[in-house]
Amino acid sequence: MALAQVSASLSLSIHDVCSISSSRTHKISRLPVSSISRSGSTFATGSPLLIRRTSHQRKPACKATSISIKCEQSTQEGNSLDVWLGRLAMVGFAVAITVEISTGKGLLENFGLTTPLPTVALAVTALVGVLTAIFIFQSASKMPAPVNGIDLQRKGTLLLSLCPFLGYSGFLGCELILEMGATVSRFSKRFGFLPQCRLRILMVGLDASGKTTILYKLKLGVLLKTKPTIGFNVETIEYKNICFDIWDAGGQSKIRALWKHYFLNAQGIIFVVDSSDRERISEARNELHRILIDNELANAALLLFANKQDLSNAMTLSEVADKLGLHCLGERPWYIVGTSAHSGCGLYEGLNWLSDNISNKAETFSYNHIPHLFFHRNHQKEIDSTLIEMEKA
Ligand SMILES: Nc1nc2c(ncn2[C@@H]2O[C@H](COP(=O)(O)OP(=O)(O)OP(=O)(O)O)[C@@H](O)[C@H]2O)c(=O)[nH]1
Ligand SMILES: [Mg+2]
Repeated sequence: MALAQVSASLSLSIHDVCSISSSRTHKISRLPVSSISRSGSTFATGSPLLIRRTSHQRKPACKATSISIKCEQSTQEGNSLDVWLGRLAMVGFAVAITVEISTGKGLLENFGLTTPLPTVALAVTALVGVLTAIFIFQSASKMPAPVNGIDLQRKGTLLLSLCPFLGYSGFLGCELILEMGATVSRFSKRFGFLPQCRLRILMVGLDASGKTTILYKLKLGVLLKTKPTIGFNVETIEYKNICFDIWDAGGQSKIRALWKHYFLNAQGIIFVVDSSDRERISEARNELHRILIDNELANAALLLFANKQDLSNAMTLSEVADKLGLHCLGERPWYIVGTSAHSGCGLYEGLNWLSDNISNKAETFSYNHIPHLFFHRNHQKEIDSTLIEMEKA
């Protein structure tokens, strides 16, 4: 972005402007145009700023009107270094803009240097704009009343000379603002400020297996006293730069028929088993295999939480895996982890596995929580009537 060029040129231009504002005055006489000598201006455009009488000129006969003009830009009297630095600055700007427009890259970028941080660049651009405005106004307010158009010409020269600075600053600013969104987003994602993607996860299992307790342990980090879920709970859990939208469906036998309405777009399934409930482990197995044959879950990764591992009578992981028939699941990716919703043990290990094993993670996969995006319209009636029946019971 040629930012260095901007800063360098700016300091030079400000120096020039400062020197213009300092008040060195010369008394000159009104002379015929032919009798005044011109010297080069710092800038290529505008009128000559120095008007002085040469030594060999004689005073005219008519009475001279004395006017005061600030004039510093002289190759003879002033600092010639200023003049050359000013020219250099102008050429630098011209080169920077030309390179940027023709190549689509800034000067620094062309030399293999990375673009500076957008905030730094924007701050520098803003500083350029503010300083330029201050110097223009200061210069204009200190100017004497125009005489013979000379001061107007000087003002014009000043403004013309500042145009490239203003133009380039604006150009750079706009470019940076446009780029900033994408850059900030990239930086944020890299450093973990923004979630990279959303995953839709369906959590099912028999009633009282601990699904709702798990959900709120993950979400709030505390152990909540729960009631049997009628319908579903949904919460977004942000972990490792990923938003897990976890849908916890009630597990009572009458509600299980409704699970299928939550399958749409689910990228992962968490099946929760009460490891201490030996009596109902085969029922859990049947429910698990029933949902896995559904086409809508064909690509979903399967995570099993062998929950309540804190209880002394809990089955071991391999026992749960055997009794659930996990080894005959074919090619579907699955993982079993022992958990305790009370202590939180094992829960994040499960989320880690999910994030690593969901293949269709879209970087900007987004949707909202409006249920109709996930339910077929005609299913909503079935859900409503079942839940109303359950509430009445
Ligand atoms: N000891 C122990 N108890 C647990 C654990 N997880 C859940 N519980 C208890 O099990 C009971 C049922 O928990 P819920 O989270 O409501 O179960 P659920 O799976 O949501 O039940 P439904 O909503 O009916 O499907 C509660 O009393 C919990 O405190 C655990 O890891 N260890
Ligand atoms: Mg529940």
